[in-house]
Amino acid sequence: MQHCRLISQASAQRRRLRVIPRTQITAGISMPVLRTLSKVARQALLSTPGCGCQPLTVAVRNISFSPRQVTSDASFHSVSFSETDHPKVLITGGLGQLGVGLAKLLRKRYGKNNVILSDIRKPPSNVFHSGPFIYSDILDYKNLREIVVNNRITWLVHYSALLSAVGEANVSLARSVNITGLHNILDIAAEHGLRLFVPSTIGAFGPTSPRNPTPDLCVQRPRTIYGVSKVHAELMGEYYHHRYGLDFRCLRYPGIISADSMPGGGTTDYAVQIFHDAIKTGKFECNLKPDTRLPMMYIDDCLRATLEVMEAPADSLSMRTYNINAMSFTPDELAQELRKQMPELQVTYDVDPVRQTIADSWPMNFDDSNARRDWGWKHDYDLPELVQTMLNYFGAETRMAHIN
Ligand SMILES: NC(=O)c1ccc[n+]([C@@H]2O[C@H](COP(=O)([O-])OP(=O)(O)OC[C@H]3O[C@@H](n4cnc5c(N)ncnc54)[C@H](O)[C@@H]3O)[C@@H](O)[C@H]2O)c1
Ligand SMILES: C[C@@H](O)[C@H](N)C(=O)O
Repeated sequence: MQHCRLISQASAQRRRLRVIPRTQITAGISMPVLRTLSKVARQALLSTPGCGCQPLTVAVRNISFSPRQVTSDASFHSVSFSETDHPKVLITGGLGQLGVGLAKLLRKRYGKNNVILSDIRKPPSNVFHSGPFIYSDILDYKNLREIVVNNRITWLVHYSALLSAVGEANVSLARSVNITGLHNILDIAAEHGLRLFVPSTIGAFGPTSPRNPTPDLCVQRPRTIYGVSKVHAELMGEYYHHRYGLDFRCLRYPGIISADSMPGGGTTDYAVQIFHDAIKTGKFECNLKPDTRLPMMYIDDCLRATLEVMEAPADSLSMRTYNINAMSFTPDELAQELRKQMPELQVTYDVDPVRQTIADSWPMNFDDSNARRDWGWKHDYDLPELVQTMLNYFGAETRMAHIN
């Protein structure tokens, strides 16, 4: 307990509050002036391809050079908020493993009504009653745009995706959600001057990438549709940043471990399932080999990293896509750590060839030194703290169930 308290005190100190930079302001500029700016911008862009110069890209993004070929007469009322205002956040795919936790964290910080969760699924009642929820299919571009406009959204966290194992089982749906959906998100974000967060993953690397450790910049030739779509997202986001000035921010998450939400069909899911099965039955059948090493992170670290990179001043970001890491372990090492508190735990192995092939192509250790240097990333949870925290959660849950 003392140890846990020290960790949370240290992390509280680390969570320095940062001032949210002002978004681009174009309100108040008349249409003729905007048109002239557009013309100048077009010429400048044509003569200097890839120029990410801010004043020009604001004009470009909001009128005729919009990525969706919006006509020059279209009038976008770009959202402006002062430094004392909070961002208005939309989270897509918010009912998965990560979205509800992120909404909780952001609502604590920016106010309940400033964070809207969205998904295509029906929310459980506790989620529905905990703050704004809205139906949003990221494949429906007009509906997305309506939500952004009507709610004066300023930040978009794009969580919708099909994960690695589910993606291999349904390639065409994964291609559509992960790639076509991303195109919609990028265009909406660019047109409305949003700050956009899109998570990438250790799965954006492949068998020809250096695996131990994997740096930010290296060969990326993933062999899953999930990985291919995430490399595409990284590159498209960075392209829109340089081309249109989109405030794109991206973290490559490791496998995320959470107690109160279930993973959505990935290769790292075993590291969550083991806790549920261990508590319920004292047994666990693992679908990866015992020595499969993968980077992992406790959900609180992942969500805090997301908040921190979203709040980081733009000039502290030397890149737009960062690896983040906390720990790396194998199923056998996780089982050994659990056995320190549950000596009776029995783990057997029934390897799933699809997941094993994916895991064997992914990083074993992640080099996140750039995130640590640029915006002060630091994880709180190593393997022992992770296991203790998960068991504490399930212990408390069981006690509550007995009381009720
Ligand atoms: N959980 C992890 O271990 C992990 C690791 C690395 C990266 N990520 C990334 O983080 C993001 C969130 O991950 P997660 O674990 O919460 O995913 P998840 O699979 O649990 O949830 C994804 C959500 O997307 C929704 N969705 C699917 N199609 C949609 C559509 N057409 N429109 C709107 N929503 C749709 C689903 O209903 C689901 O609720 C994903 O982009 C994922 O790639 C997650
Ligand atoms: C690693 C991550 O992207 C996800 N948990 C998966 O396994 O697919």
